[in-house]
Amino acid sequence: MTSPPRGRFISVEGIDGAGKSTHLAWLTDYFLNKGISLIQSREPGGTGLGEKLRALLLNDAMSLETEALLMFASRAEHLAQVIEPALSRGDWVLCDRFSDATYAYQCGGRGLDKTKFTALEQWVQLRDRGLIEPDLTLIFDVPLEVSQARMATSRVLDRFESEQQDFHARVRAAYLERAEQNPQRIRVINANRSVVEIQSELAEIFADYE
Ligand SMILES: Nc1ncnc2c1ncn2[C@@H]1O[C@H](COP(=O)(O)OP(=O)(O)O)[C@@H](O)[C@H]1O
Ligand SMILES: Cc1cn([C@H]2C[C@H](O)[C@@H](COP(=O)(O)OP(=O)(O)O)O2)c(=O)[nH]c1=O
Repeated sequence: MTSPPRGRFISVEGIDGAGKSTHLAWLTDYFLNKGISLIQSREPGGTGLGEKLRALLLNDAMSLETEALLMFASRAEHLAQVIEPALSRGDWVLCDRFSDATYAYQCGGRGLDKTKFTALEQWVQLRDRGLIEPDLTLIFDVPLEVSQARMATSRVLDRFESEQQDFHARVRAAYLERAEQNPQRIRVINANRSVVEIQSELAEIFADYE
């Protein structure tokens, strides 16, 4: 019996308050309406163990090394239990953050040595055919003052969201740097527009996907 074609792996990123959750909900409906068999998941999290790690990561103080290791521990479990089985079945995976977030937050925001990031990425994501990475990553990008204003009206802030402005500025810069380094995989979406305008760009990007 031949195996089904591998599903597509799409991740969604951005600084806190950029509008990622808003667009994820819309994208999920959009793909399901196209008849695509899709799972939506998130990092840190996405498995029973990963969600426990998420609660620790978002609430408990810890060293930077521990934070990076737990992000990748959650990712290892997520890949093994959810992402790789789904893609092998031919399902698509729409993931709320993946390794680009570790690059942006832990390397960019907190100053984790990039060689340590690369070592963890290789350890957790390397397979016979190369690194498991999203086929496409969307980074929703907004100026800091916009994300801060959106966050102020929408939630109680977690350990990352309550960081200082300069932390978020470094996270944003690291996301943009990562996009420049990976132009074939990462698309930066100007999220400083109306939701409707952004949705119409998303519909254009995914018009040919089936
Ligand atoms: N393009 C936009 N224009 C105006 N408000 C927006 C836009 N995108 C999102 N918002 C609002 O900003 C707030 C934060 O959005 P959210 O999707 O939760 O961001 P994130 O998941 O990136 O932190 C919410 O109140 C949401 O309705
Ligand atoms: C996946 C990942 C997330 N994070 C952070 C970014 C976010 O602030 C937080 C996860 O929250 P987020 O995805 O923004 O969820 P919500 O929309 O519910 O607030 O974890 C990292 O620092 N490194 C990582 O590798």
